[in-house]
Amino acid sequence: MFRNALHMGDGPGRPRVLGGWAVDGGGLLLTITHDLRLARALGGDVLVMRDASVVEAGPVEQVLATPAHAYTQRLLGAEPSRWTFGWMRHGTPPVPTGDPLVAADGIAKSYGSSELFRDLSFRIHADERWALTGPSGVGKTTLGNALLRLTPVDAGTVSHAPATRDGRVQKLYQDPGLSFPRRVPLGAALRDVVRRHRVEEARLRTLLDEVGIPQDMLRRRPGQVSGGELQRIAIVRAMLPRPVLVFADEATSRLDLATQEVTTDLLVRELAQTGCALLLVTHDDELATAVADHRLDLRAPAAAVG
Ligand SMILES: Nc1ncnc2c1ncn2[C@@H]1O[C@H](COP(=O)(O)OP(=O)(O)OP(=O)(O)O)[C@@H](O)[C@H]1O
Repeated sequence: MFRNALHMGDGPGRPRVLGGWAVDGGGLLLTITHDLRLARALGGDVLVMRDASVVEAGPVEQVLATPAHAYTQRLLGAEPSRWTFGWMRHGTPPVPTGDPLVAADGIAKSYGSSELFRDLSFRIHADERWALTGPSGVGKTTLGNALLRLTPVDAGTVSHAPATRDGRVQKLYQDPGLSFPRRVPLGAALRDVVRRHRVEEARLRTLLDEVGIPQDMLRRRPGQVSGGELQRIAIVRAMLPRPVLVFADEATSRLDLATQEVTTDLLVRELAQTGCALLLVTHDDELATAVADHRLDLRAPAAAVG
């Protein structure tokens, strides 16, 4: 865990949005975050924590520029801008082949008087990786759900190829705990998917090995494993039916940077093996750049497709 304690008044130009109200009266702002860029922007003092202990503390500029502890160095090395995975394409997307898996034509969505997007058209093909980016509340999840046909659109059409049928479009949630039954052991939840999709048992064992989850952990319930472990188990569950498209809705945003790096690597490696397409919702431009071939940025007044 990463904690940032700071006095907002201790230097010119500090971002004031987050805690200006707290410090204008001489107060203290304590921020708990995984986001090193936020910590840098806020300044002040930083405490780096692991296993309920502070492993390193000091002025944020010093600690994050010249970290002394191996764990702080590991966190800094895990920022997406520093990743060097074999599956990274560095802006060279695959040439689309075949019909699109998802085709959106002129889609629009509003809630009340709030228009989220309008006249959006694009295609998602096999093996492509799309990032939906933009600030909180701009409509990323709504657009992703519209593309999965979980949310109806007000205008336009969303078409799915036959290859997407029979559970071959899977969604990963920000909070995987919400997508597992609370009282059911994880093994029973996974075996249910194995049965329903007629997946061979060996595939379950292989996937669990690949994501580093020991079989005996599956005796536990969702509340008895860590967030990172549960997200890895959710990835296994999503990959079991051999999906053609995975929608990852902020699926790593609650994980620390090191766990985010491992989890994203696992996910994208699995997808790359089978040519499964990815639709990634994220606030994190660095993550989007590292993972995606195409970006749809909803923060622009007319959403930009790239
Ligand atoms: N069912 C709904 N009814 C009314 N308004 C909704 C509904 N679902 C979402 N909204 C609103 O639509 C806007 C977009 O929500 P959405 O969850 O798509 O944004 P987001 O970009 O994914 O946000 P975040 O990054 O915070 O998860 C928000 O203002 C939200 O309050």
